[in-house]
Amino acid sequence: MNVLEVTDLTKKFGGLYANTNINMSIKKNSITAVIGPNGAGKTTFFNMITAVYKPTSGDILLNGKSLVGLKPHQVTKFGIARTFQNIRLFHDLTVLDNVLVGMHHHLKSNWVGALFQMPRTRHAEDNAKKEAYQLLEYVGLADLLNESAGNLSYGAQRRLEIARAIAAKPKVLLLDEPAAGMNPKETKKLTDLIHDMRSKLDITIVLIEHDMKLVMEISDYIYVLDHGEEIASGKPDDIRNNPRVIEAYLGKGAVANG
Ligand SMILES: Nc1ncnc2c1ncn2[C@@H]1O[C@H](COP(=O)(O)OP(=O)(O)OP(=O)(O)O)[C@@H](O)[C@H]1O
Repeated sequence: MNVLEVTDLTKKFGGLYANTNINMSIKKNSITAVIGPNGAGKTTFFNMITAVYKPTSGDILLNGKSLVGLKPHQVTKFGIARTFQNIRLFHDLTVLDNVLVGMHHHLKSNWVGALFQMPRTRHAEDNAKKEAYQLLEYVGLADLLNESAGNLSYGAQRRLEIARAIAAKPKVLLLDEPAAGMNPKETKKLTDLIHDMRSKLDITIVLIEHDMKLVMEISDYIYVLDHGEEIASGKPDDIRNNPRVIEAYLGKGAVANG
């Protein structure tokens, strides 16, 4: 079953086609990579899925329902969460509070309750804190819950972004360059976490990534973009040996020259 279906998705910025007629069918519970050289249109693609940009044309279906025309917070409510290429955390807030921010979509308290510290509100808050703590344990950051997010190492900040994203209980998680800036040990931990989220949390994962070792190791399926167009798609072994993909990454002549 396809959880996410993208048909003829196009985004034009003035005269530039950042995405041209992109088609993707993403299976439930799969790990899919979207790769391509710099400027290929990968982040634009994520920005359309999450309603940061409105598509020029085409459709995006989550479990059969169109997301086009929704606001970003509505897309989150529908079940899509993401992390960003440039980490976006509240640096002055604690690690725990950063996760609580990610939970606000499904917290039941209201402002009247919060103002008068009503028991039901307090109860909801206590539960949220418990859940946030469990999520931090899950990503390996429970020891740092009271630390300011800005003081964390790069790898830990990326894991905190993931914890915040999964706090929204998404069906689909979009990871934009999750391994960027990580050392090999951190990348290994990330690989394990991605596998675990798919199996234990029943999440479908789509990632943009430049680390080809990680992409080839982790992906069930790969889509390759170049200059806004989809130039190939397939399983890792098909993509690894695809002449068009090699050419897009290494330039013309790379295939002929070996
Ligand atoms: N808001 C915008 N306005 C105008 N052009 C844009 C905008 N966002 C992206 N672009 C252009 O669209 C093209 C695709 O950019 P995009 O950021 O999607 O590529 P990318 O594959 O994510 O690149 P990278 O791997 O470097 O992050 C680029 O030519 C970029 O300059």
